[in-house]
Amino acid sequence: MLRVYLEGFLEAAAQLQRGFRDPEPPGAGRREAGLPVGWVAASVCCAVDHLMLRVYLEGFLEAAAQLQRGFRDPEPPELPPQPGRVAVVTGGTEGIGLATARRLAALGMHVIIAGLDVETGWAAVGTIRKETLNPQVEFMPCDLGSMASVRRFVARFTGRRCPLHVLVNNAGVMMVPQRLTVDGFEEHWGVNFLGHFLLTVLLLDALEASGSPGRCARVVTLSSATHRAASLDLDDPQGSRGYSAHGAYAQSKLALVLFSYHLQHLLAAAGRHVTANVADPGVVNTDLYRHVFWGRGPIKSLLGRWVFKTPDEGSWTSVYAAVSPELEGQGGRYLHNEQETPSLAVTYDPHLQRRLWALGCEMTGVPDVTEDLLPGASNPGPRTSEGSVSH
Ligand SMILES: NC(=O)c1ccc[n+]([C@@H]2O[C@H](COP(=O)([O-])OP(=O)(O)OC[C@H]3O[C@@H](n4cnc5c(N)ncnc54)[C@H](O)[C@@H]3O)[C@@H](O)[C@H]2O)c1
Repeated sequence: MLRVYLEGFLEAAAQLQRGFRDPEPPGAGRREAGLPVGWVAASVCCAVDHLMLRVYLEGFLEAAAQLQRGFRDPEPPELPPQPGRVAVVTGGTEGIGLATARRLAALGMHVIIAGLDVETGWAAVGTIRKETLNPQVEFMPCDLGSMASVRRFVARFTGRRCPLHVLVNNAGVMMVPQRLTVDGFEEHWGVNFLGHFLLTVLLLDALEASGSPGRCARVVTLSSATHRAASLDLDDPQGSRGYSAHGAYAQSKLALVLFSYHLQHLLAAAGRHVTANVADPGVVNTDLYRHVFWGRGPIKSLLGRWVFKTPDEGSWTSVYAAVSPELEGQGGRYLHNEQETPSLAVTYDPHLQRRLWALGCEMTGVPDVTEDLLPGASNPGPRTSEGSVSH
């Protein structure tokens, strides 16, 4: 009985979500008359914080789907051992990142945790070494909110002449109050997007040198269902005209999907043995919710074990993307529950991907190689994109 009600409830909730996207009937140019759910939803959203509601709706739907998934008692993906392979996991000191580092270490990988806090970082290393009996786990400081720190990390890493087979862009901040990184960027944009953008671009040589035909190196970047609620404002990506913590987080996660797809296009065009995919962990019980009003409160404690994944479950998709043989040579995918899932339609827009990439290069001070690798993509000209993208 519970499952039947849950299915009905999920369908109704999905329709509400669909209403936000303002769907058209097949073959019709105009919407039918009546009182569409989308109109009602949009009106409610105008009256409150539009972005906040959309972000919560996406999270809520995801949590409801997980409750349903919990009934099926899913198993972690079975993956082959990875001896001799090296992974860097950003934010591997806590939450999903720690669980990811632990699983990769358990598969025999040499894991380097790139993180903020030295003490927490080495504590995580100690725990993982003890649990997995793998001594090849280490910590290297890297503050993604500081371009100088990212560059120092890469210089230290490349100075060791160590191969790099997997980069997991996991670290993140969510719904923080409006504040700036040391470089003066809005924190979601600076840490979640620009920090990972620069780190990835600077590590590409190491990844390319370590990938081989039939055994590509891999870049795995974490996004979130909330990317579907986002709008990307390329003219004002840091919200200087009006800040919404919910909008800023969702926008950074949308940017990471576009970034990952464009990276895949560049890698394929250059014939590199490196792939780039996106991992969506679902709704996971971690401290990421520390800035959400109900995040640490009774609702999370009460419902956490039912609707949230554990950090270990939350790591399954990242680890699958990092090492699964099924994904050998496959890039440009949005993975959720270890399966390819469509991301927001606008993420597939190559013009938008190109413009975001150019902005990332400009803001982080790295050369843009798109023109050389994807001729014709360099000057897309004006184009109206689907979704809530502002140009
Ligand atoms: N928890 C969820 O429900 C959920 C849902 C969707 C996506 N995600 C994504 O999963 C990833 C991991 O989140 P989590 O839930 O484990 O959160 P968490 O707060 O437990 O971990 C975040 C990690 O990022 C690190 N970090 C934060 N700022 C940093 C900086 N400036 N430099 C380097 N590291 C920094 C933290 O130290 C921490 O290790 C994030 O990218 C998040 O957006 C999480």
